[in-house]
Amino acid sequence: MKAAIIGATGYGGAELIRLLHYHPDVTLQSFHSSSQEGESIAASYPHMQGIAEKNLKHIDPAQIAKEADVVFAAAPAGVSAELVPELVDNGARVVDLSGDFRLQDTGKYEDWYQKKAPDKQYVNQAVYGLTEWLETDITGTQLLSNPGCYPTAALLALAPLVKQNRVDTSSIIIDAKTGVSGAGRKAAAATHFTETNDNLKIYKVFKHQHTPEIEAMLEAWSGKPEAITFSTHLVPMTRGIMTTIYADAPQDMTAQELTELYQECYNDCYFVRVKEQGTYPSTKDVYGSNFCDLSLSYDERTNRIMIVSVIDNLVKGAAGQAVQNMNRMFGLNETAGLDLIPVYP
Ligand SMILES: NC(=O)C1=CN([C@@H]2O[C@H](COP(=O)(O)OP(=O)(O)OC[C@H]3O[C@@H](n4cnc5c(N)ncnc54)[C@H](OP(=O)(O)O)[C@@H]3O)[C@@H](O)[C@H]2O)C=CC1
Ligand SMILES: CC(=O)N[C@@H](CCC(=O)OP(=O)(O)O)C(=O)O
Repeated sequence: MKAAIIGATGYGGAELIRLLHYHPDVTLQSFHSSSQEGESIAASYPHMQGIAEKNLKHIDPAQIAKEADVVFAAAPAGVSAELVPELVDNGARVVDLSGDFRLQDTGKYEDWYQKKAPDKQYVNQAVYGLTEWLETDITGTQLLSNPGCYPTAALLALAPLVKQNRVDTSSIIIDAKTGVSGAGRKAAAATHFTETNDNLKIYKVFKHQHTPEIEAMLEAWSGKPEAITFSTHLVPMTRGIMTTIYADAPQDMTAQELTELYQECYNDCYFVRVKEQGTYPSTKDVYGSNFCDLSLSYDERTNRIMIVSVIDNLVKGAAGQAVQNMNRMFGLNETAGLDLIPVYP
């Protein structure tokens, strides 16, 4: 199967190259760039020299659709909105990593992303791909919208409780932290070394564009609209997301009971690992891998549940989940190309 990558020079694109290089059923067909056409990918990423070296090509959606069986779009929000419809119209099967097709409510997209929404026809066509909780068979899907990094960590942590009505959804607080690669490769003052090193920053307070994405899924699962409290912090590390989630329990429970509920729910999900009660995940446990590690606690004094989840933002939060979704779309083994032991230390 031949794969093309648009936005190959970005961090998400580079991670797709790394994962697909090891995929038993995929050949890397072409890498595309809007700014470095004709240059080798190794000029941007010397670590790929002699392994996955290819010259970057122009972005011609019709040509890409003709040559590749699957196209990964790893371009910024707003750019995908323009490119993806042309790919789809030319018959390509697309996995889009941006936020452009995640929100069925295009008014909310425009409010939170401060960009013009893509054509509604394509938004309607897109399937939201939180892989473990897909409600449809995606073997025939043409346009797959890959979830955001924070929503992946938060929703995998909340799904079992919300779906089984075991939590007061109006009380949910998601306290999230990310490594700096979450902001992509482009230079910006906020992610400059001197701004992030030896520092911890809260950002996009009550304005984070992933808020409506998380709320939409919680509403779909619980049947009622609910506003969450969601805070995001930048941590001086390269990869990783940790979400610490607090919510009120409608009735008394125990941490052991919660842990067993999650172990049962995720029993068949290779990439979600529920930790033994009393043990907690850290971002290094999943570094460079497609795993999401979770732990459950219950505070009897406050009647509050605490869930901790960790992912690698570039893998389960982006390229890894995109490959996992591709595997499902093409009827391949779900773990193909992704069965990687996390990099440690
Ligand atoms: N980083 C992360 O942890 C996550 C990222 N995402 C999403 O994945 C996508 C890629 O993110 P990431 O790789 O981090 O970002 P980067 O900024 O690292 O890379 C984005 C790439 O998009 C390309 N690009 C920029 N403008 C255009 C354009 N007008 N037309 C075509 N291509 C363009 C650029 O390549 P070139 O100049 O060569 O064309 C650039 O390398 C984004 O939508 C992001 O929101 C989602 C989840 C997590
Ligand atoms: C550190 C940092 O800036 N992280 C980004 C992650 C979001 C992202 O990658 O974009 P999508 O909206 O396409 O998912 C942020 O918080 O906006």
